[in-house]
Amino acid sequence: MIQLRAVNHHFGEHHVLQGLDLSLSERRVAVVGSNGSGKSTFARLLNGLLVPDQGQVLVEGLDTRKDARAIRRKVGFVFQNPDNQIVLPTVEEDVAFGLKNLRLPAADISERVTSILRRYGLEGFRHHPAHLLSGGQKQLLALSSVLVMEPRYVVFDEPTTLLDLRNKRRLAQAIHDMPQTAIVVSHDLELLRDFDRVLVFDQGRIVLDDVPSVALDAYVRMMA
Ligand SMILES: Nc1ncnc2c1ncn2[C@@H]1O[C@H](COP(=O)(O)OP(=O)(O)OP(=O)(O)O)[C@@H](O)[C@H]1O
Repeated sequence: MIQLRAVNHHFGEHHVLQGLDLSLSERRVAVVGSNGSGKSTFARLLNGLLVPDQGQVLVEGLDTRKDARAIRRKVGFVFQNPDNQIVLPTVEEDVAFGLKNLRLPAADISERVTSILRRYGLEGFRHHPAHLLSGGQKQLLALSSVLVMEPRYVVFDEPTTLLDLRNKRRLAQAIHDMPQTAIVVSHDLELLRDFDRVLVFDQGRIVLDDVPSVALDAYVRMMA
């Protein structure tokens, strides 16, 4: 479970998140809201990329302020633009990077890399330069590099923005199929229809918190 307790955050004079108190335990949590409503800031709090000015963010009882390293291993993060996330020249090297840092035996690394590349249809690209992949393949590579570390939770910040319809569907399927808890910030409401819970942000507060059939429809009306 991820818990936020009395979380406030501001940048300069601007109060970006205000009074957030919530527990996230559902398998699929969606985060929607207008531009600038605080969604990305909220997402970045969940794995300690950002620490709140006030309040606490707890991941299975660990505080992001004190246990940043342990939390990064529990909570993976997939960014909007995979180019910001892909760090090494080939597909195989990129997926293996985090595992090598854990100093796992080479055979174990190779097995885990093979398995994840197969799952996301990238096994034929193992020795391919990562920067030559298509946008959709790059996003699946970024996801593979996160999931190979076996986090319990994965936070996605607008993961389908740069994808065409076919790749959006592939990523939606990948999110649907993955065993981990997913927390997904998105403006793509279709992606979120089968989620368990939707948080609607407005000016740094959660103004709706409900199942998609209620929250997404209310959000669409709110934005009309
Ligand atoms: N590092 C920063 N320094 C100063 N202000 C920031 C910083 N990051 C975000 N902000 C401001 O905080 C507010 C919330 O930004 P955030 O990115 O969380 O919104 P968002 O809901 O994700 O928006 P979008 O849908 O446009 O991505 C915005 O007004 C933004 O300009």
